[in-house]
Amino acid sequence: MALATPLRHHLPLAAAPAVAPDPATPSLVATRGALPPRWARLRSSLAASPSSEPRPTRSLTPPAAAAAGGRPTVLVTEKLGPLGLDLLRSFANVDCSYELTAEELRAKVSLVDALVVRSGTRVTREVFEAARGRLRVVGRAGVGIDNVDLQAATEAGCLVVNAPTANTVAAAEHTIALLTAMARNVAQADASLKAGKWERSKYVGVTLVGKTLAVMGFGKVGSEVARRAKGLGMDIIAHDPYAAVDRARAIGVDLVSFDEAISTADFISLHMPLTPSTEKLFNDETFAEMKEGVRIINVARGGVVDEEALLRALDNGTVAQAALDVFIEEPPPRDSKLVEHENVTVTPHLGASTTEAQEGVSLEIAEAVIGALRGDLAATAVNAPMVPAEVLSELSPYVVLAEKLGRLVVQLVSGGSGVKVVKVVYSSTRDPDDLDTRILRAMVTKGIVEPISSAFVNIVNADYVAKQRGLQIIEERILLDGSPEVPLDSIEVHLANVESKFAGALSDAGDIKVEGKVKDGSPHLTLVGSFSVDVGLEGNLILCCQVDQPGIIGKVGSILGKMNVNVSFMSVGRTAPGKQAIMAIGVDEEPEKEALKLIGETPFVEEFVFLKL
Ligand SMILES: NC(=O)C1=CN([C@@H]2O[C@H](COP(=O)(O)OP(=O)(O)OC[C@H]3O[C@@H](n4cnc5c(N)ncnc54)[C@H](O)[C@@H]3O)[C@@H](O)[C@H]2O)C=CC1
Ligand SMILES: O=C(O)C(=O)COP(=O)(O)O
Repeated sequence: MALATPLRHHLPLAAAPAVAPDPATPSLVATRGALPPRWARLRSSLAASPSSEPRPTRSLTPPAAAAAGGRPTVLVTEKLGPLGLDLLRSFANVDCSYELTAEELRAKVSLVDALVVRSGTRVTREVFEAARGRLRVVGRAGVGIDNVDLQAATEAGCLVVNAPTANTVAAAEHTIALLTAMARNVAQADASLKAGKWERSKYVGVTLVGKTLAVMGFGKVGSEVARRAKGLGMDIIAHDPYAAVDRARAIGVDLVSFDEAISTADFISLHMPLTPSTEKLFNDETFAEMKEGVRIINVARGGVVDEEALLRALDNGTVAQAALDVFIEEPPPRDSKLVEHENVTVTPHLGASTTEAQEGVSLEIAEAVIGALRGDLAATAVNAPMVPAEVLSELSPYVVLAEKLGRLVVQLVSGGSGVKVVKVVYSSTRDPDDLDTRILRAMVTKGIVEPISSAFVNIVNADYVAKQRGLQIIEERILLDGSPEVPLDSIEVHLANVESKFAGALSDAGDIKVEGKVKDGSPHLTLVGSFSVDVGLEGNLILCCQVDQPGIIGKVGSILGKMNVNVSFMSVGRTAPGKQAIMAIGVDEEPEKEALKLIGETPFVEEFVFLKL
């Protein structure tokens, strides 16, 4: 999957692919140059463009920065390539503070809108708590996000984005470097010669040609390692429960079971993420299944290996050699027996550390962070549901409508009746499978929750917030006849089992019910209870319920006029002439109490309510 065009989709509550990009994307050919063309173009445009101010956004933008109308602040806690830093600086104030203690990080994080880290910064729950709601984006300048507490980020409504593609080749090349160096004892022989020795027979190596390499984790890095190792004349097998057989076959790799991979390989290279299910996957039991004298390379994460078990396997000869770039604790303890082991080659987490990869990563993450701060689509978000760019763009006006309906409906609830069940009904000519409503559901939740709490809701945390508050959101579809050109005809929001402060908003079923449509790109309220109205959802709204009588509209209008309140829309809906009617009046300003009192005292006005949209 290609990255979304950078900084393009300016939409609130950017949603993003949670799926990993196609591991096959970075091919040998495509990545041979210094920078992919997209980033090269960006580099030249960066040189030419002056600072760009952040565009205002509705939702994902950090409230603090948006409220101040100023530039957001980005804290960078580990060394980032200069191009990415320049790009960040063109948009935000950038604070580069390296080697912060956990305490220093907690102190700084409440002053920033985004945080950019590599693998050396632990972004824990305490960090999100210390941010006190300001931190909106964490950018991981690299692939592995095991150093970020994703659950805590999600609960805080903080989007986490990574840079999943730019260091793939660097990691694969480093794996090959370790594989060949280990097979020929390069590091040990180098140290020996530098110590004044000439030990030719001690450092006899093993050949790679004809040997079997098991690639454990056939994702982006794993598949690039496989391609390269084939060029060294090795036979490649791979294990990855989620990889497509076709993709493996296309590069001449057999996907096999875990047991087959580890029991038949001469070399085993690890390329899976560290997750609860991969933690210590390589342990006493699995080492015992391996061929005597197997060689292991780990450029993934230290935590996928039980390091003590590896040490035992090295000591008893099951594992002849290991080459490790990553460790459970980084840096490892000074007296680490693994690091000191004669048959172990180590590097200090250098997999991604090439000039080219770091340039690419810095730009990839800067684009993602800026996009996320603007509320744009974040193609590399790891804790938000995926809504493709074109879907977001099409749903954009309905996103606004959904939030306004949520905001409106909750203000119709009378105090004390807790909102528990929300039904959202989408009427559409589209097949339900062609209508992704997750962002709409999130926005209804936002509209309902934000006016009645201090929670900040966005697509990242909407479902979590709803669950926390015991709010059940039920979605229903009404399939309409017609051509499916527009995604939706209307959205209804119903609140069940609540009392309303405005009886006119109750449907026949006794729910509070509002319905809205998008007209000429703008959200309109089209139904309140069982009354049809048509009023633009902007500014503020007065709903009046009256007995249908000549002159009432004029009376209410003149009260507002006298009080200098500008009426933007007015619409009347009635069940039948002379019966109950609802007047919906859009007003720019909030009327003073006196005006509202006078409206309430107007003869035949039975009830009214003032709503902020
Ligand atoms: N040492 C370094 O500097 C670097 C390390 N890495 C690490 O390398 C690893 C791989 O990175 P990418 O290839 O970019 O990620 P990726 O997401 O493209 O690939 C990971 C693959 O592992 C597979 N996988 C998940 N669970 C598995 C299991 N139990 N057994 C076998 N396969 C499993 C997934 O299906 C996926 O195909 C990550 O842990 C990443 O953090 C990546 C870049 C640099
Ligand atoms: O991208 C990854 O997963 C890496 O491990 C690279 O880590 P780094 O950014 O070099 O600290």
